[in-house]
Amino acid sequence: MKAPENLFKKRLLAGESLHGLWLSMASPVASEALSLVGFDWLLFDTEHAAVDLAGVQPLLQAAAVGTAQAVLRPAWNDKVLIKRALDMGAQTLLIPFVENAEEAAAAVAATRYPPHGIRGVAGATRASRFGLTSDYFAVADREIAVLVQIETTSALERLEEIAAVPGVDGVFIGPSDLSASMGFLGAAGKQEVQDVLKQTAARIIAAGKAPGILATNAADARRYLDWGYRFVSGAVDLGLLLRAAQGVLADVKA
Ligand SMILES: O=C(O)C(=O)C[C@H](O)[C@@H](O)CO
Repeated sequence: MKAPENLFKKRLLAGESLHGLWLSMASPVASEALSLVGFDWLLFDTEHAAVDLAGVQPLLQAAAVGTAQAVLRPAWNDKVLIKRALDMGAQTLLIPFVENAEEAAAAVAATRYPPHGIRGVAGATRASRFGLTSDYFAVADREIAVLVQIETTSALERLEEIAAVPGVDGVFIGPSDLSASMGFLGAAGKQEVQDVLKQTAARIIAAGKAPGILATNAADARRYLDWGYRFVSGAVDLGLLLRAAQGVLADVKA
């Protein structure tokens, strides 16, 4: 049996735009159902969601049923959290709060086996199909995608040096944290923030890496895609549920 190919990485590096959905409910049922909708990727958040790593493996198993590739955000840029996420079979990681090239390089090193990095070696993990694959150790490094998240104005100043780190496949912007860092907490839609988001996409592209971003609705997602962002989350699961529920309540009461 061959180790799984990382289709997210393959398609991103081939220049495709990949449409995603941000999941924070940590529900295996939602994960399975939403993976069948046709999205290219689903983001599983463990930074701000009420889930620890033991709850992540069922989410990945559920997502594998459909078309969507799993992207996992560890709670922090931490070599142990990264190692455990990789062992569970996550091949694409979104690393939060990367401030400089050293932190980006540390994130990449945490995903690579020696001599290229410091990832610990385990034989029978979900990543290697429980040891049944013949080539996992040979291809593991190549099949892992590292997306680094820039969340502050100081990181933005160092964007080019962060993007230049070998092994960084994409640079992701979290509009909430970036707008807060710019002094506009809770106001990512403000023109000053939107102008920066537009310029940032161009800078990431000029640096030779794929830009990604979180949108919470389709109109924002389309605008970001127009600006050049190539892995864009079009909504958040909880937001979708609440908007639909509010709509039903309003319709029923009308
Ligand atoms: O800054 C952001 O935007 C993010 O990092 C996403 C947030 O954590 C949150 O809005 C996800 O639900």
